[in-house]
Amino acid sequence: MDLSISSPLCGPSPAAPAPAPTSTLILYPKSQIFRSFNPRNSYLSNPLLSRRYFPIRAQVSDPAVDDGFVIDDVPHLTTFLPDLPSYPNPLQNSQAYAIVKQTFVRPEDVVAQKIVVQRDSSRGKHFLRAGPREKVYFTSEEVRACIVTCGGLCPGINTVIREIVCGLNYMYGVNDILGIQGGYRGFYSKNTLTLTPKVVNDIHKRGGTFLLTSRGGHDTQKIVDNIQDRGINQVYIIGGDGTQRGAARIFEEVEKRGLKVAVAGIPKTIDNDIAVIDKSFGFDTAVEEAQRAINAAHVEVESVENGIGIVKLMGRYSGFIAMFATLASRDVDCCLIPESPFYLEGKGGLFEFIEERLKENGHIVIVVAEGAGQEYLAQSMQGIDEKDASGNRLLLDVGLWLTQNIKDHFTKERKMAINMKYIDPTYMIRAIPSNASDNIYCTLLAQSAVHGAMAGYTGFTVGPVNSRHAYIPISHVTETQNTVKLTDRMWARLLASTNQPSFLNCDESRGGKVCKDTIDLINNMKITSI
Ligand SMILES: Nc1ncnc2c1ncn2[C@@H]1O[C@H](COP(=O)(O)OP(=O)(O)O)[C@@H](O)[C@H]1O
Ligand SMILES: O=P(O)(O)OC[C@H]1O[C@](O)(COP(=O)(O)O)[C@@H](O)[C@@H]1O
Ligand SMILES: [Mg+2]
Repeated sequence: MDLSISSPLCGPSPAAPAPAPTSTLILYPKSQIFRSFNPRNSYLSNPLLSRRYFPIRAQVSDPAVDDGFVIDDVPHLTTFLPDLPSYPNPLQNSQAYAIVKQTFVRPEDVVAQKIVVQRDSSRGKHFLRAGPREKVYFTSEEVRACIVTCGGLCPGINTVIREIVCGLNYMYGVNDILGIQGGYRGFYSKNTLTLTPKVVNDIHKRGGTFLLTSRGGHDTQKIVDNIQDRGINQVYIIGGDGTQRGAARIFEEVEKRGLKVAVAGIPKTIDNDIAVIDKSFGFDTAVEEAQRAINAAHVEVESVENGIGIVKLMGRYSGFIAMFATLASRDVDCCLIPESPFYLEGKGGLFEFIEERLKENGHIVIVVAEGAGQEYLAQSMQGIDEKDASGNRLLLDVGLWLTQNIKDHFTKERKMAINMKYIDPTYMIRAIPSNASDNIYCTLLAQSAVHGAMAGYTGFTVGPVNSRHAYIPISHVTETQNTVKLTDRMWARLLASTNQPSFLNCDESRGGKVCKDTIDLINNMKITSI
């Protein structure tokens, strides 16, 4: 007799999703796997290793060894400059590394993209493990490096700048490092700054970017002309998804011209929207800072009758800050993010939920990501389609819109007196210095980038994958955007913690279209996610 009872979490479940395809490699087209594959890096010359480390799906006919092991290799300068000389890594004489068990990362060390596996699952995609290599492709005297920061601010940018400068100087004896001012356009429109450990010594204690930043102004030809004219041979580019796309263009042009220039991207984004990596630097600091705004909203609304607090947080297309700030706080009743469309009126809508909470607790706190409900807003506000200098769509103010709609609903329709408190801490959460753990994270990113460039890798981005730092081809991180997956457990944890509506219960008269879009979105995710 089966005595098992089903978990209350199961509930009446929707139709089971179609089983995921058994071969995950379908998602990794061969062209992508081979695009940057470089035999020199991948030990093809060693017959014992070659079967294992070559993208074997295409190469090995024996199905017994076809375990789906794939390396997403990053480009190397020797891919287009095969005769480049290499040198012993000066770190081998470094006092700091004197008693380290394994100073240099073994070339066969890779980081698995998929960490939760099944006994019979394909081994999947792997990235090169970041860290110092035995051989470098630059002498200390030869290096002329530059650093540029682009896009919006984020806590920790100055720490990354500082640690690139100090890493290059202390670990590799590099003395020639230039700061490009004001983003990409600074390459061709501004004088450079000379960066030394002394110049950058204190900058990690400040928010913002010591080098200034900008949006727009990416002109690949002019930038690479300038790199060439100034004799720069290592380019460190700190920025978000737009910046990384720009870095990919620079790398392609450098490769086309056959220049000995290593291009390294360091992913920066407050929105945590960069794919592949675990988390972007400064994100934790921003979530922590957001707590202050949420606390203030909670204190305010708790102290009045029918208090409604709204806190608007950053998050253009990805609601990670709002989601994590909500989960961390426990004072938030409802979190609205761009990935999960919501509606106001009727059963299962926001107004109904607010009224319930006011009856129950006398107050409510709502956290809304700036990109939430944009489609809905555009419908009712005759949305204007403006873009910033980088081509990012300018968002309509969901916070003000929400505030006004809630006020109108309760005072005019429901004839209820409410106390509305709207807090918009937008720039405050990103214009601060990074916290201690982000500082450490920034240091690792900077040092990994330096080791990678010195080792001759190029066209790569650094970042943690399952907590291990890896080199990822730039093109790989720009292909998709990291967004909150409504079908993942994290969003379920949030719903379980706030007990807010999921906004899936809809009909045509109550924003049914928005709701249908969500269901389509979720169904789509179920099919594509593994
Ligand atoms: N597709 C692209 N190709 C080349 N450069 C780009 C591209 N998208 C954005 N950029 C450049 O990258 C820089 C930063 O982009 P932006 O979207 O503002 O910030 P972020 O990098 O933080 O996402 C800008 O100078 C912009 O011109
Ligand atoms: O007003 P700005 O400086 O253009 O920045 C606003 C945008 O920058 C961000 O903070 C981060 O965006 P990026 O990572 O693309 O720079 C977004 O959350 C926000 O919409
Ligand atoms: Mg961006």
